[in-house]
Formats: sequence, C-alpha cells, structure tokens
Amino acid sequence: MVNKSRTPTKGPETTAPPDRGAPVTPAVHAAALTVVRGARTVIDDLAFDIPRGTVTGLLGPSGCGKSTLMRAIVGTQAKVTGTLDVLGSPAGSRTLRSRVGYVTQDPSVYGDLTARQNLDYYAAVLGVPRQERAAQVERALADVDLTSHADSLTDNLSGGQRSRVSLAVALLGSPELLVLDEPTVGLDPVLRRDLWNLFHRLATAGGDGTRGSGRGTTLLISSHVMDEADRCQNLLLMREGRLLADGSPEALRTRTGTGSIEEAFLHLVDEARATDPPNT
Ligand SMILES: Nc1ncnc2c1ncn2[C@@H]1O[C@H](COP(=O)(O)OP(=O)(O)OP(=O)(O)O)[C@@H](O)[C@H]1O
Repeated sequence: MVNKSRTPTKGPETTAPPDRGAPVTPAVHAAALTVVRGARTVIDDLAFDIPRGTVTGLLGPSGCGKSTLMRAIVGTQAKVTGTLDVLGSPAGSRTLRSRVGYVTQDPSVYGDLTARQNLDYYAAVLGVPRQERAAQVERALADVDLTSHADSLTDNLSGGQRSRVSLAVALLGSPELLVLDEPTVGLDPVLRRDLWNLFHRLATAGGDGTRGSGRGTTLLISSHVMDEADRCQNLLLMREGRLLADGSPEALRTRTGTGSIEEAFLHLVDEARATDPPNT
C-alpha cells in the first residue's frame, strides 16, 4: 500500500541490481524518519541503514515504537515523513509487494483451512505461478517445520504453530526482506532456537554470493527481550520513539564498556538522559 500522506525524499544513489560485486543499496535506508499517531510523535527523527543479507534485531521496551516502525517499512503506516527506502524504492511502492514479507504479532491465517490450504490460498493471491505453487508451499512448510501438521485445521494448531503458519505464508515467493514482529514471543526455548536457526539460514547467501539456495534474505526481527540480541548480527536499539544506537552486539557492548546488551541499553538510556534538554 502506498502511503499518500508521506513525501519521500531521494534515497542513496546506488540502484544497481544485486549482481555479484556490484554496489547495492541497503535493504532499508531511513533518514529524518518521523511518524505521528493521533496527536503523538511515536517515531522521532530516526536515521539508520539495514545492510542486506543480515539478521537485524529491532529491540526496545513495549510501546517504544517497534511495530510502528515495521508498519512504516512495509508501507501500511499513515503519517510517515522523511526518507524511508526499502530495497532501493520508497517504502510502500507497489513494486515492493512481492519482495517484502511481513508477519504481524497476530497470526493472520484462516482457522477453517488447513495449514497447506492456507499456504495454497496465499500463494495464489501472491501470484506465485501455478506450476511453482506446490513446491513453494512444501518448502515453506518444511522451513517452519510444519510438514507433519500440514493437513491439520489451523484452528486445531497451538498458538506457536499458528504463528509458524503465518511465517510460512511470509516465506512464499522468497521475499528479499522479511519483517517479523515479535516472532518468538510465547514460544518454548527449543522452538525459539529452531526459528533463530531458520532466520540465519534464510539470511545466508548462496555459494555464488547471490540469493540462491541460501537466499540471502534480509530479516528485521523485533523483540522486547534483550537476551535475543546476541542472536542478531546487527541491532537497532529503540526507546520512546528514538533510536538509541545501532550496530553489532559486540560493537555496542564495546562502545558502552558493558558485558551484555541489557547493560548497554541501560547505559545508552542514561547517556541519552544526560544529553537531553530538560522537560523532553
Ligand atoms: N492509534 C494510536 N494513536 C496514538 N498513539 C498510538 C496509537 N497506536 C499506538 N500508539 C502509541 O504509539 C507508541 C508505539 O506503539 P507500537 O505498537 O509501535 O510500540 P511497540 O514498541 O511495538 O510495542 P509492543 O512491543 O508492545 O508491541 C505507543 O506508545 C502507543 O501507545
């Protein structure tokens, strides 16, 4: 969906296709990005890049604006201003529809269809060519480890299994960017580990450096649980609509002289408070 209220400005100049060795734009490029909801500015002047083929964690406390930022990136959020480019095009561009997968916090699948039927349906809606549909559906089911439940009615699956059907839907068509809003919330430790392993498999590029069998997908994954940070290659740390810092977990720990991302986060909060003008 194209957001009519925003006025995208020009992004970075590099628009070459993702050929081996050619310069590529970041998966997401944001500058002076602001979002207003109701009377409140809930995203305030963000600037960051998300490199392609990485697993990037969007971390911050509940209510800090993670879902709003994700909605802006996938083009479903109103009142977005500033620059927000996704895979080299303004967020929400029609051409991005099949290139970006998005899973919200509420699984959006039909309870009266089986997992496989849901996937068949969404594959058709997404325009996956008929002759490729069955193979893509099977691959997506296998990716999320649901092959053995493929013919169960979705209403009869557990909450975690239903979330994985939603994730499988987002994997159809092999999107270049996957935006996942708290995908591991409420899952048991084994499933969480398996999902993180899947995320890293998806992000790994094929042997020729392109999005081949290893896909080279970029993943943006939100969580309010700081202990998921070390599973990410890159982090965006948010608080109260602002970006506290971004970089690798190791770089953030080193920069703040702390031993964990939770401590780094607290250090950055104190640092921000010390530099904020009073009454903000
Ligand atoms: N329709 C609205 N009008 C005004 N403010 C809103 C509206 N919807 C959400 N907000 C506010 O926007 C802020 C960001 O919400 P958002 O859902 O993006 O946070 P979040 O970090 O994803 O939280 P959570 O982890 O709990 O999902 C919150 O403070 C919320 O209260």
